[in-house]
Amino acid sequence: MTGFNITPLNSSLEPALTEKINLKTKPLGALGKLEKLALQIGKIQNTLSPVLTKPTIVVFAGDHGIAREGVSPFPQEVTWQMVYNFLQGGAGINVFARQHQIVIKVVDAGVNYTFAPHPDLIDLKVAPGTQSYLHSPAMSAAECDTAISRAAVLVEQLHKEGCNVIGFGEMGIGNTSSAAMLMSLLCNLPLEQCIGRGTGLDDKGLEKKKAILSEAMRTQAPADKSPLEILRTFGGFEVAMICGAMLKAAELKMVLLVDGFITTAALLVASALHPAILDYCVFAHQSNEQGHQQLLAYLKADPLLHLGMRLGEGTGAAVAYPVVQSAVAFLNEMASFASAGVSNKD
Ligand SMILES: Cc1cc2ncn([C@H]3O[C@H](COP(=O)(O)O)[C@@H](O)[C@H]3O)c2cc1C
Ligand SMILES: O=C(O)c1cccnc1
Repeated sequence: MTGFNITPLNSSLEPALTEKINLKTKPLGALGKLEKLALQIGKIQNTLSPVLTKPTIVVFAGDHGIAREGVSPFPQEVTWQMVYNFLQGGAGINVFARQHQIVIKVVDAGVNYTFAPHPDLIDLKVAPGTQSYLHSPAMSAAECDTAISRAAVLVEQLHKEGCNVIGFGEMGIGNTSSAAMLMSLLCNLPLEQCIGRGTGLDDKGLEKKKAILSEAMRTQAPADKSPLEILRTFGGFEVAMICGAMLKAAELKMVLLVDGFITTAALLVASALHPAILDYCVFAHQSNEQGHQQLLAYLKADPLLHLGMRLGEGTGAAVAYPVVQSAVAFLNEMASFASAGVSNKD
């Protein structure tokens, strides 16, 4: 399921948007990255007066077989326990989403736990966790495809309900390992440079993570280096769902808020399939996870915030959202030299 119809941004409005931005009551370029953001969002929506509606962050949760090999300081059950925390409104993402009136959706992409039905939990479970890719591919091709399609259907639904700006979060103990494997293969970078401390490994833990992932790379790296084959071998259900959700969101010309290391790795797969997706992406922040800076550089991304965050869940996207709102607000509401009767420079 990779047949998404993602079109590069139409630049026909660019001159008019640029003029509108330049004629605001400010020196040229004085609003810095907000100006680039206003131009991008105007082009995404193909209008001089964009609006952001029903901002939503979808948090996908999934478990990783590799977590049982000792690549994270935290046990696998933290994934399902955090899902309950999301449902109870107590996680970091809940706090920032409430602060900025962002809707949160929580999805069971493939958690190794049987949840009792809950009105706010969206059950898209593919399987109770992936296989450990130390021994076999994480997913079958069919499972990977199912994850991508189910997430795409969800995004289509959210779009129908009026959402035009969407961020993605993840929860899955062990998923910084998946992100590192995807990054190494798709950016063609040494694995060592892509592996970080995740939730806080000490030096010894980091060495163990590197040894396990190197062994997995040595024994399981697919001969077929296509993005989908790489995703099914080393990804996770939540990573595949984020990839599918992003592809559908770009097809629907939504504004995509890209969070940290894991969500950027999902985007890496999506952009390998459909490079035009990058036109729709706003990079919220640079995470402290080793590798994220290089991953962003590979995608030629210029993140809005550098706060030293390394939590995931979509928290970087939520914290950056007011900046995105400011870009749209100045474009719509700020006076021009003419309307305010302010003299422009000669
Ligand atoms: C309590 C807690 C809450 C979290 N929220 C996000 N993550 C983050 O940490 C995990 C990835 O790191 P690693 O690869 O080292 O396991 C993911 O679940 C990610 O979302 C959390 C991790 C913990 C422990
Ligand atoms: O960059 C992230 O989003 C991140 C980093 C470490 C752990 N979890 C998430």
